Amino acid sequence: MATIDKLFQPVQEKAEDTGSKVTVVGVGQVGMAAVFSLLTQGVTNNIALVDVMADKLKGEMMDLQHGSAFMRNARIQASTDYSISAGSKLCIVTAGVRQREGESRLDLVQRNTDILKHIIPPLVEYSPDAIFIIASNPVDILTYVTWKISGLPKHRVIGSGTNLDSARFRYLLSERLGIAPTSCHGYIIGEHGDSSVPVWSGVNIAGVRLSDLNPKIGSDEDPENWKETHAMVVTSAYEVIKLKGYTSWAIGLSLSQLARAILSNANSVHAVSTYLKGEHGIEDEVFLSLPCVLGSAGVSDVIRQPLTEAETAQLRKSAEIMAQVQAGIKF
Ligand SMILES: NC(=O)C1=CN([C@@H]2O[C@H](COP(=O)(O)OP(=O)(O)OC[C@H]3O[C@@H](n4cnc5c(N)ncnc54)[C@H](O)[C@@H]3O)[C@@H](O)[C@H]2O)C=CC1
Ligand SMILES: CC(=O)C(=O)O
Repeated sequence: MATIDKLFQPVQEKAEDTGSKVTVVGVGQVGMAAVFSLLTQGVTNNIALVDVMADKLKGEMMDLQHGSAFMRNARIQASTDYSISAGSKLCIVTAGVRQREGESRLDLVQRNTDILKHIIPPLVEYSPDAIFIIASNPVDILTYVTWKISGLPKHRVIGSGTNLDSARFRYLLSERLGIAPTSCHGYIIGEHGDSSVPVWSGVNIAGVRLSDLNPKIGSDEDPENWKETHAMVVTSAYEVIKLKGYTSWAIGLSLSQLARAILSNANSVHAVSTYLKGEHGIEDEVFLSLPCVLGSAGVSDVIRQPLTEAETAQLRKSAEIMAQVQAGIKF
């Protein structure tokens, strides 16, 4: 009798489903930072990785598996074949080209659309009930592209959007105010990128709105030049890319936070890219970020955030830019 047969008295087959399987497509800098956050923060212990680079994929899988004794019984699988993703609750797409120095996110649109055409259909085939989070850039447009290609209901297709920009904003506010980022409350909405909109009218510390203390805050007439804080949010990705070649840790943590909200049915509020036609007077079918309630069904609600006229105008401008770019995409 083999050792294994001496050790075990079989009772029944083991269950495969952990209830929280997450597939991450793209094992580059963003994908692996997300996976590391998901596993080490205990958001899931069941990860499937997919990429076209078979050796890199296997290497990343093995490296993570060797760390599984330090994690919570992690199950890590990887394959270039999408069948590995079957039964996922959540699919996170980070595959695609990234900006080189001097390129904007929008410069990537057709190249990454062409990549998504190969990724989204098999993901939907193997996990028809999953929620999709898109991180590949330009994220708002590619979330729209995913919605179109997938045929999924709009509440199940989410872009990582300005959750990251909002985190950068809160960090920069915290540096200027000398308090923790978690105590600085404020949202960046609209495009993840150059036309993002800071909602200065809502920025508050313990409910004290900075716009009540400085009515010109964030405007060109603001004597304290808080506008610079938002400008730094916009330029910060370019700066990190110039310094280290890519951004990874903050987007990885952002994706992990969004995954936790969905997998734990948290109903927590995050600025993510969602279908915006009809909101704030937007007439085009575009995906842009607004604060949304996230749970196991995906986006359940968009928060009706009061915006100033200037903020609404900026958001509509973002929507126009998205619609123009979308009109040029070859599906
Ligand atoms: N939404 C956000 O806030 C952020 C988005 N990004 C975007 O994320 C994307 C990925 O960035 P990085 O990870 O730095 O790039 P990377 O070059 O390190 O990794 C991209 C990965 O995608 C894989 N890939 C390419 N085509 C594929 C296909 N057809 N199927 C499966 N996998 C495929 C590549 O083999 C590679 O492993 C870029 O578009 C980047 O701009 C980056 C940072 C933040
Ligand atoms: C690259 C990118 O989109 C970011 O770090 O914001």
